[in-house]
Amino acid sequence: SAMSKEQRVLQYVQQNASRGDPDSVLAAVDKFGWETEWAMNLGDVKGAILDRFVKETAPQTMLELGTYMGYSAIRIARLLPETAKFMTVEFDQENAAVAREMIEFAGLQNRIIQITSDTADVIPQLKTKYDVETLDMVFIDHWKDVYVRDIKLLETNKLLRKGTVVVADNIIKPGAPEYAEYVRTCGKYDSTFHESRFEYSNDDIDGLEKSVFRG
Ligand SMILES: O=c1[nH]cnc2c(O)cc(-c3ccc(F)cc3)c(-c3ccc(F)cc3)c12
Ligand SMILES: [Mg+2]
Repeated sequence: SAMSKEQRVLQYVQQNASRGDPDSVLAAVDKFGWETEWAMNLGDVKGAILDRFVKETAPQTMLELGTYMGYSAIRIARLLPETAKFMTVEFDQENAAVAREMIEFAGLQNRIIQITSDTADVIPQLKTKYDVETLDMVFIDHWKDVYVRDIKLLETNKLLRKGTVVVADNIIKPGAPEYAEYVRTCGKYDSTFHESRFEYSNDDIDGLEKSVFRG
């Protein structure tokens, strides 16, 4: 059967990037996104903002909700020390399979714990099954309608501590208004909006919300 868009991106990476070189993998995905086929990767413009947050936070324990094809997982893992524990969760089996190959091509499979499951099932298991105490940083980029559900699950499962940094994509496009409202008004976070551009677009606005848990 014909290749999916995600498989076409993976093939482009395998044929145009250098194995074991994460930056060349990111550059190939971004080139494909700008020049050939749009895809919902975080992308280079918002990616640079996330890079800054990851460098500033230097997390030892990191969680990503929404792996998709692995672009932001590679983006994050390339900045983490070998000793860091980084889990990424993807619900869609086909996307997870593409991500696994993309992450392997980048040579980061030893730095990323890839979980294929519903985040609502994984979050309550992080302490017991994945030996997590608390999270230093979280990146939310899966489905806007469950952002609030999942950040509340992180709270009730005692996975956040004073200073945990929670970053969320797509605050403007497609928008996560209930999430933005929650983190900005619930009193548990110091939250800031970082305006940027939608992935692989010169015109559309989007942005990341950065919310620091007050503990
Ligand atoms: O779902 C997403 N998860 C994680 N990141 C996303 C992203 O960065 C962008 C989009 C997006 C796609 C097309 C568009 F016109 C506007 C926004 C989506 C998304 C939203 C609703 C959809 F129905 C399907 C995709 C996601
Ligand atoms: Mg996104």
